[in-house]
Amino acid sequence: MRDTVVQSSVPALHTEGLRLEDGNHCLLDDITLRLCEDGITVIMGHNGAGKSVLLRVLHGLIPPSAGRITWRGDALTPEITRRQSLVFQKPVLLRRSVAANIDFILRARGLRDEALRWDALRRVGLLDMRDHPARRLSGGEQQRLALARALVTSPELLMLDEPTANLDPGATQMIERIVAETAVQNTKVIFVTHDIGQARRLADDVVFLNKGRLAEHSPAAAFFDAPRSAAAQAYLSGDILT
Ligand SMILES: Nc1ncnc2c1ncn2[C@@H]1O[C@H](COP(=O)(O)OP(=O)(O)OP(=O)(O)O)[C@@H](O)[C@H]1O
Repeated sequence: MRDTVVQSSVPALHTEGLRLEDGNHCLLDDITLRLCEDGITVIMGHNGAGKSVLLRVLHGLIPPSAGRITWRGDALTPEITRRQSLVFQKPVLLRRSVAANIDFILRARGLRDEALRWDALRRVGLLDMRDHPARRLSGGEQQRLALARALVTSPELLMLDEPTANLDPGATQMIERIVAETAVQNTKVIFVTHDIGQARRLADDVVFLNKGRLAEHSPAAAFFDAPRSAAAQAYLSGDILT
């Protein structure tokens, strides 16, 4: 756990007053975050708190109604988001082979190094399945392929939305190991999870959302030992929020 993760004066990802409205409904309200360059930021919060929509906004998939996002000091652009990856909870794979799913993203990024493709598949244990139709893989295998596809371009920022929600302990452990390795190789990681044990294993810092608002952002040890917000206290003790 790095002490600088929350206080860093030069945030890699900076959001200011981020707001997202859908009709009369406010999905994100005044989210101001400073995430440092290093480590794994875990986002937690009750169902419907806005974790997934926040990732989509951070990746430029949904334009915010108000507020600003900067990455390494620059306002978010398609050029910047191309250097970032988002892994969804339910992987969206092409109706092609495992290898072709990786090739597609390599071509889209103008990368022609064949070795990258095999390295990525080897890393997630899918090299032997390279010719299998991607959509016939099991849920866990599909998630590992989605992770390989996200990693093959060496993103500056990797965001994962509950990537192990439906996986068995072995597959979960593999994904946690790869994510932890990735975070020490110059990739900032933002990881959404409901699994408190997993958050304890992975997090350097924790962002806790409550009803679309930032309830707290704390170093992981402080968050798990003594959460400051009533919402996080209730969440960690398994209470239902009303
Ligand atoms: N594309 C969208 N357009 C409009 N509203 C949306 C959209 N996606 C999600 N929402 C709404 O935004 C709110 C937050 O949803 P979100 O999926 O971000 O929650 P979450 O914190 O990820 O929850 P969970 O833990 O259940 O996955 C919900 O009320 C949801 O219905």
